[in-house]
Amino acid sequence: MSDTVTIRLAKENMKFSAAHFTIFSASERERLHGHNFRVEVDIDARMLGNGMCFDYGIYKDRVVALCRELNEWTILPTRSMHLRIEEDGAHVFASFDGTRIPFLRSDVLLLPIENATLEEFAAWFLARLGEDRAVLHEHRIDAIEVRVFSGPGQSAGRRARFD
Ligand SMILES: Nc1nc2c(c(=O)[nH]1)N=C([C@H](O)[C@H](O)COP(=O)(O)OP(=O)(O)OP(=O)(O)O)CN2
Repeated sequence: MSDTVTIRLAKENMKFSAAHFTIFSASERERLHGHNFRVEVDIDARMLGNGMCFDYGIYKDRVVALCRELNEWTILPTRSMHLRIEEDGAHVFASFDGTRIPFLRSDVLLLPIENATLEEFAAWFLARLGEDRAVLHEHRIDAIEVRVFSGPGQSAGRRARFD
């Protein structure tokens, strides 16, 4: 029998509510709207004896904490090729296709992603979960896949292997 296992974490509290708009091109975007996003994480790891792999409780807490970081914000991408972000005191201005869109700085979360999409949110979670390679090695974790849902039946997943 293989000595690897996939732990799936898809707890009810792995969720965040946020506003966003997807940018499709230099001239097409959605209006600002929101979702109750959900997050699921699959972690491939090696069995450590004693009939178990690493204690997945560590990652339950970590995923919920990351969800809290994104909760109740308007999320703007700072790496978009079509959106220019300017911070000006109490405001953030997002310039798109000749229009300067104002936001309150206190309502905005600027994320280092290319677009406020499911696939980029999934990549953000994956980067945060995979940032400490020593911990991944300690827990004998070989791969992580993060799937972000904007609603039932609609999600994007990103996967990384850690050799
Ligand atoms: N590749 C991607 N394409 C699209 C994304 C995305 O993240 N990646 N996102 C959107 C929209 O933001 C999103 O689909 C808007 O939600 P919408 O589906 O319109 O509304 P609901 O979630 O309520 O779903 P319904 O089908 O309307 O019930 C588009 N493309």
